[in-house]
This record gives sequence, C-alpha cells and structure tokens, in this order.
Amino acid sequence: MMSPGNSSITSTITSLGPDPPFASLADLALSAGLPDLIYSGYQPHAHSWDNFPPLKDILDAVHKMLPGSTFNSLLLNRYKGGNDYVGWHSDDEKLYGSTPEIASVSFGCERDFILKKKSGKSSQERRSDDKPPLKRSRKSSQDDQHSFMLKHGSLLVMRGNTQRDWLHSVPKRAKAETTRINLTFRLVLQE
Ligand SMILES: O=C(O)CCC(=O)C(=O)O
Ligand SMILES: [Fe+2]
Repeated sequence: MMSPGNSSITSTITSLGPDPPFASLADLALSAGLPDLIYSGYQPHAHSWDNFPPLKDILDAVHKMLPGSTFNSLLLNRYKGGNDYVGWHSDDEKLYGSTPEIASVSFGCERDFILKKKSGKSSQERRSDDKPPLKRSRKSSQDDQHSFMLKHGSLLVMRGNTQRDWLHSVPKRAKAETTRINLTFRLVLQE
C-alpha cells in the first residue's frame, strides 16, 4: 500500500456548476456500518482508522479541503495496471443515505473516470419544454456523459443526486501501465 503524504494534496477546487453531475474536480486533489457493505460482489474487511495513521492524515486533509463535509469511512481500490477497472455502478447503498457525498482521492497512474446519466434521466427527457413526453427524443446528448482524467493527487467530489441519477466507471486502459490507488471517503449514517 502506498502511504502518500499530505503534501501531495493542493487546494484548488473547480466547480462544475449547479447542474448534475454535482461533481467538482480539484487539481490537487473504515467504520461503523461497513459490515453491511457488499462491494463488487465481496465484503471488504473493515479496519480501524487507528491502525492506518497515513490514511487518517489524508482523511483530515480532505476534511480541511471540504469544510462542512463529514466522512467516517473509506474504500481503497488498487488498480495494478490498465486491465484493472471498475464497471458501471452507482454508490447508492442505503447505508450512505439518499444523497451520498463521496470524496475520491487518486494516487499513481492517471486514469479516466466516466460519469454516464442513468437511462430515463437524460437531459433531453428532463427538460421541461412543452412537447408531450412520447415525442421527446430518446437520444442521449453530450450532457449525458462526462469524462475526467483523475491525476495523481486529484480530488473528485460527488454529491447531491449524483448517485441517484448517474453511473460511473473507471474503464480498462491499455496504456495505463502502472499502479493507481483510489481512496473514496464516504459517510456511513448511523442507524
Ligand atoms: O477508482 C475510482 O476512481 C472510482 C472507484 C469507485 O467508483 C468506487 O470505489 O466506488
Ligand atoms: Fe463508485
């Protein structure tokens, strides 16, 4: 496991604006409830924050970057190379509540992160013009997909209705030869 220091996290967040994906990308950049989580078909082992001081330091840095946000849990993904990927999904498990906020910090090899609007949520179908619903085009528009290059030390934030309305993935990339570590900080709501 890499143990990156806080120094690799800088502090400019570029907001994408008020409309979904409600994601912001910064050029910078373990818990209760986890036993309930099934992730990519397996149940991750829950560790205590106390056993991973470097990860706790990164959590503290993320809290400083996003004042007002609270995270108490972390999923760590390691992509050993371009063949490792995460397929289309949304992180809409009940334990994160109805509008999960997820802060995603990346280290190592840069990879594409793609957001795709869920079917039935396309920007054309959502538009409140006066055409009857059946006459609206079902074609997806450019607004229905967004791609971000997640660089070493970047922070991507998903919030609002992103998980309800969008899927995301990190596709295979033949040219990605080195390891990437992704940390997603989340808030698991206590019952
Ligand atoms: O690796 C990433 O950037 C995304 C990982 C992800 O979507 C997840 O852990 O739920
Ligand atoms: Fe995800």
